[in-house]
Amino acid sequence: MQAEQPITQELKRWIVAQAQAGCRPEDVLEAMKSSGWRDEVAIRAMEEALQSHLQSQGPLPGSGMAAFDPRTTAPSPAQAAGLTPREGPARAAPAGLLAAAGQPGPDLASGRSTLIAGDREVTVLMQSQRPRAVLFGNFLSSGECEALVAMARGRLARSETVVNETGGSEVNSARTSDGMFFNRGENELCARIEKRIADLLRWPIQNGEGLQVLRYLPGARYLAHQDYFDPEQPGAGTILARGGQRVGTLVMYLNTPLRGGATTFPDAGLEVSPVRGNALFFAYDRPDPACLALHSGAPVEEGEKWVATKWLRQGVFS
Ligand SMILES: O=C(O)CCC(=O)C(=O)O
Ligand SMILES: [Fe+2]
Repeated sequence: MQAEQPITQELKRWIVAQAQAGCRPEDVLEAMKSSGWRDEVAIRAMEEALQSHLQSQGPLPGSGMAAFDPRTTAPSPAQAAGLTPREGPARAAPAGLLAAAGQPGPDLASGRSTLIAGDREVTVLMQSQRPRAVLFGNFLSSGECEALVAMARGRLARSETVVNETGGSEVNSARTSDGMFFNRGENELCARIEKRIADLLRWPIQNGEGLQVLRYLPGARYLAHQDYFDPEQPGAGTILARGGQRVGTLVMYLNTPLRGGATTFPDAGLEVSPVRGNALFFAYDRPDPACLALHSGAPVEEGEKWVATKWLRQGVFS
């Protein structure tokens, strides 16, 4: 006899999140099947999820926008039914269930000041609701910070900003750092950190862009900006085709500048000091200034500032 496969709210939320990210229905179906869902159940789940979403929220964006990696994203029947065991109250949810929640973020329900992020215990130093932000301590070891800096140093180039009109990028006086991108999973260290981020923020590795490393020399800064893409701009289609909108950012501080270089949120009066090994997460569930996620890298006054940034996309980034 075949096991029951109940269509849960978790599964429906996951389906809606994939559709919102622009994934094609046939790819979503394939992903569910490879996670163990029977054909007919997967089809019924999609119909039910999208029907009830349409009735309550209106139309979804056009499909076919995002490439889809069907390997591990769909929750399995056991995960969606909540049957997959969790390993302890402070542990993050299993990776397959992540996208189901619709938004990245740590599990702070236990109220503990320490969380297990995969292979590492991190501390929760501060959190804010608007902007949605959490500051973590001990996210990276000193050795990991030094190794990232050493690997990035020889590959730095003047940072560019995205040109919303075209979807390309250009050098801009608003951003005077030097930077580089690692490919996702490019080396063991990147893969380890990416797994840690996915566990901590309960968001699939595949939805993350490659790590970016930035170096600010004295006087360098990054003027106030949003990390999400302006959907009204003509270039938005090109940018959003690679995984949909950005929904969260993790800024990891790789050193402690002697003076200056805070990450500031001017609309919220919030200022985060860069301290080596700490990581600042902030999220924006829609591309709207009302999320108060406008932020800047204040000028470095003395010494250098090094950060690694991970941007999280709504869907699979490829
Ligand atoms: O350097 C910082 O503090 C912020 C970096 C940042 O905003 C970004 O990389 O998008
Ligand atoms: Fe930013």
